[in-house]
Amino acid sequence: MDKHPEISPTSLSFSQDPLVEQAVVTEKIANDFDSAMMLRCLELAAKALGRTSPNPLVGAVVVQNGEVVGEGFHPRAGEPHAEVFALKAAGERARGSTIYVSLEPCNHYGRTPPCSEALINAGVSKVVVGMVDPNPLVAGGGIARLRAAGIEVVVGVEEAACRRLNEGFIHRILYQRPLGILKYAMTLDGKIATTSGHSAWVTNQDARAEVHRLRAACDAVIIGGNTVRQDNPDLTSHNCDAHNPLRVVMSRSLNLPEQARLWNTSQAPTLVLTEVGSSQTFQNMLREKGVEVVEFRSLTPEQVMTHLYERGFCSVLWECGGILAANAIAQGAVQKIMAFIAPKIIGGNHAPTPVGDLGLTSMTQALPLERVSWRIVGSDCLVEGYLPSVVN
Ligand SMILES: Nc1c(N[C@@H]2O[C@H](COP(=O)(O)O)[C@@H](O)[C@H]2O)[nH]c(=O)[nH]c1=O
Ligand SMILES: [Zn+2]
Repeated sequence: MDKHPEISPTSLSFSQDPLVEQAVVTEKIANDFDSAMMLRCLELAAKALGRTSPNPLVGAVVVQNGEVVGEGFHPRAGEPHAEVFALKAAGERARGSTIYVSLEPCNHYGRTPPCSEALINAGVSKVVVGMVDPNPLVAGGGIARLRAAGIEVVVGVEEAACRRLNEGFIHRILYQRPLGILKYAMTLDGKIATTSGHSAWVTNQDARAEVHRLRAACDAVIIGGNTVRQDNPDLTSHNCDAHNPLRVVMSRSLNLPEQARLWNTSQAPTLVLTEVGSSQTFQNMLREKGVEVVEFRSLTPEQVMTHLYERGFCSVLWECGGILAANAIAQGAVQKIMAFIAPKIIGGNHAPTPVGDLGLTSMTQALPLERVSWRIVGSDCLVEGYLPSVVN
């Protein structure tokens, strides 16, 4: 494996996270080598993108005398944790090594035994942790257990990047709901389609590829009946190696086409959420095609997020039209906005916009986004931000 030169400490970084403070962090010296190893952990973790929920994405790297001797990542819930794979790959060379892990090693018996014990038994000398595990079953306990065993522990290396990769998991743990991401594509004059409803394509190919990657990272994609009727989308990640999210359609009436791309479940599963009293004949037709149908007494974005939480989901992508998007925002089902803006003008007083009526009457009531960033994707611009009061 690659030989990495040891580099002396060059930077100090201190976490803002109260959990990190609680976790008896006494010293935190990160250097370029530590950063490089942690970024490698994240690269490994991302190999399981979209497949680990309700568990986090975690990567681990074992380094002995500046040389990587073992790597691992958590492939899916129920399987061993990243540390276990990395220790196994390192074998006897784990003794006296430094292990880098993007998330604090666990200290509890869950579906698998505690990684803290596995690290102690393997004779590891030092553990470099990306972020404290917000899971109350761990929350600093893994770090404390390792320190009690005389192992040096450094916490918070590339912490922001570690948190970003697991923002869905963190949100799920803190709020008992999946992170809701509202993604839309609009023209520079704020339209998502022409007045006649034509929307293919607002954005360029690069932006569409970005959306496919985003789907691969999410557990579910939600649309309403209108989007099925108008766009007939297939909502997959368009990459046979990548994960496909569960495709969710919210439709009270089940006034949906008999033929739709989403009813073909050979590539990805589809879930139709409806209300008690909708057509049993249509429900049976969907079930025969392999589509799962669940009836709610009252079908709302909030109920849907509760249902998806109970299914173990961490991240849910809202790819719906403006009316459902406004409902989802109003009911707290959206925390993050991803707006692709194409530099073109379509006009039209009645051309649809990304978010319908929120009932706001004054500019002072506008929902301000926090932690806003933007980047160019092909010829479009992607603006991202979070609705207030989301910790992540
Ligand atoms: N290191 C690490 C995790 N660490 C912690 O363990 C919890 C899941 O435990 P279990 O039910 O035993 O799989 C998870 O919520 C997280 O808090 N989990 C993971 O799935 N993978 C890993 O690599
Ligand atoms: Zn573990």
